[in-house]
Amino acid sequence: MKSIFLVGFMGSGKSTIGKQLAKKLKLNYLDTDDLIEQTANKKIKTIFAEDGENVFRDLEHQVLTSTSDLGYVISTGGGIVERQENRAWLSTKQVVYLKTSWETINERLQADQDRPIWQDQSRDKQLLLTKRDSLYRDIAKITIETDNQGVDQIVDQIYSIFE
Ligand SMILES: Nc1ncnc2c1ncn2[C@@H]1O[C@H](COP(=O)(O)OP(=O)(O)O)[C@@H](O)[C@H]1O
Ligand SMILES: O=C(O)C1=C[C@@H](OP(=O)(O)O)[C@@H](O)[C@H](O)C1
Ligand SMILES: [Mg+2]
Repeated sequence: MKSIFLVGFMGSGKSTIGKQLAKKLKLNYLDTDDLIEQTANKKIKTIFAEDGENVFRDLEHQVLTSTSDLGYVISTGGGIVERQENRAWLSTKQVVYLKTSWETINERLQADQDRPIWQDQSRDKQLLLTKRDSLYRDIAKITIETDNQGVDQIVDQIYSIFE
């Protein structure tokens, strides 16, 4: 089966859903954030703090374009659409957008300590969601609304499209 790439904002559930979906579809699982941490041998927040966002984005591009188009569920990071090269690359793939409202994202990420962009008080995250929403929609073949839906329900919904 062609690989499924999950995109969406921070807190949309890409990593949580991706893992369970891969299990259910009997596919391999990858998360670009995990691959970046393995490649750099550092946590994401340390890469941002020590090297900056641009270095993180370079690594993100490198690991994304090294993934296989067959046999995987691949969870991406919310900022994967920041680079035009990534959007062009993903637009030829089987991309599922997990669409989530600003209110829901706030609830889910209330206690988050690990997402440097979420923690950055100088950035307008609501505006970022609005901007990225149209980029996710441009590259996605399928959009799934995740508000008011549990993880199992969302996994079942995507599973029923691809089984
Ligand atoms: N459908 C859902 N309903 C409730 N909580 C969810 C749902 N999807 C994800 N979460 C929770 O939201 C947080 C962020 O999920 P995560 O999978 O890390 O998102 P992402 O990888 O898109 O940033 C986690 O605490 C996760 O348990
Ligand atoms: O939105 C972003 O720019 C980011 C999202 C994160 O992934 P999640 O979407 O899995 O939180 C991670 O890649 C990094 O902190 C940057
Ligand atoms: Mg994630």
